Amino acid sequence: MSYAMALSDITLATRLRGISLHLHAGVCTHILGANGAGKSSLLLILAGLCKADSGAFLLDGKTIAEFGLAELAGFRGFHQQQTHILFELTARELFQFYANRNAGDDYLPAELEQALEVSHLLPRPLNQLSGGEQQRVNLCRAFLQVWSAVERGRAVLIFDEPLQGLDIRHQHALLILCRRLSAAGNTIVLSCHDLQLSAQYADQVVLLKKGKVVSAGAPLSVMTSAMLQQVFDFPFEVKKYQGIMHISAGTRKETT
Ligand SMILES: Nc1ncnc2c1ncn2[C@@H]1O[C@H](COP(=O)(O)OP(=O)(O)OP(=O)(O)O)[C@@H](O)[C@H]1O
Repeated sequence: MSYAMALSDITLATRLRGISLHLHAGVCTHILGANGAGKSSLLLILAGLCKADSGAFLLDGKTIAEFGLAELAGFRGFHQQQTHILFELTARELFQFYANRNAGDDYLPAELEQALEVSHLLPRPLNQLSGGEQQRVNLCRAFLQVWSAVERGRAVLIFDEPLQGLDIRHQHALLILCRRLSAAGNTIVLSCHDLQLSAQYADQVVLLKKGKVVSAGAPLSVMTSAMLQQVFDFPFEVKKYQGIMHISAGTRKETT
């Protein structure tokens, strides 16, 4: 089982205000909220890449400073929003920095290839890939960095808007992969703007508004129409049948 994360009264300038959360090991958590709500800021704190002004962040009861650099690099993967690679590298050259040295040439774990479909992109220069292809390569890089920990169910994976630019098939494939890996013990936290997909695939959602947690818990209990309206200042209709949630946003006037 991977690492549990505990935030206690975290404040970061005007970006995060009094955030207290417990993210259990082996759970896939989706962070939801409007633009500027503080999702990326919270993920930076969870990745240990940004220090809070006050409050405490503990990974399995330890502060980030108590882990060694190599130890962290071995189990903590981070995917940043809108990563642009400035060097003229091919996907194969990028992966050479991260892939398992004991594996053969062009080794890509089957689960990663199944979800992200990057093997045909290996010889291509990254700056010639489409936005969605670049996103898939970057996500693959984040997984590869910690893949041996992922296989042991000991990784912490933090993804800022991983669905950005992905087509619908790859969106579902990635979220299915995240669910499978968290069920195997890995701790996964990601931000998302697609409420329907989060309702379908998150174990837990955290609703943020103006730097504060408004609600957190299982999608079925937290993602009510009233709660979503409060968080996004927008009308929602949430229907549930046979345990499946259907979320529609806005109001639609039928025209004849
Ligand atoms: N480095 C920074 N310094 C100061 N303020 C920042 C910084 N980065 C972001 N902010 C501000 O902090 C608030 C939260 O930003 P953040 O990027 O965490 O939001 P977000 O929920 O991820 O938004 P989005 O959905 O648009 O990506 C915003 O008001 C933003 O303008």
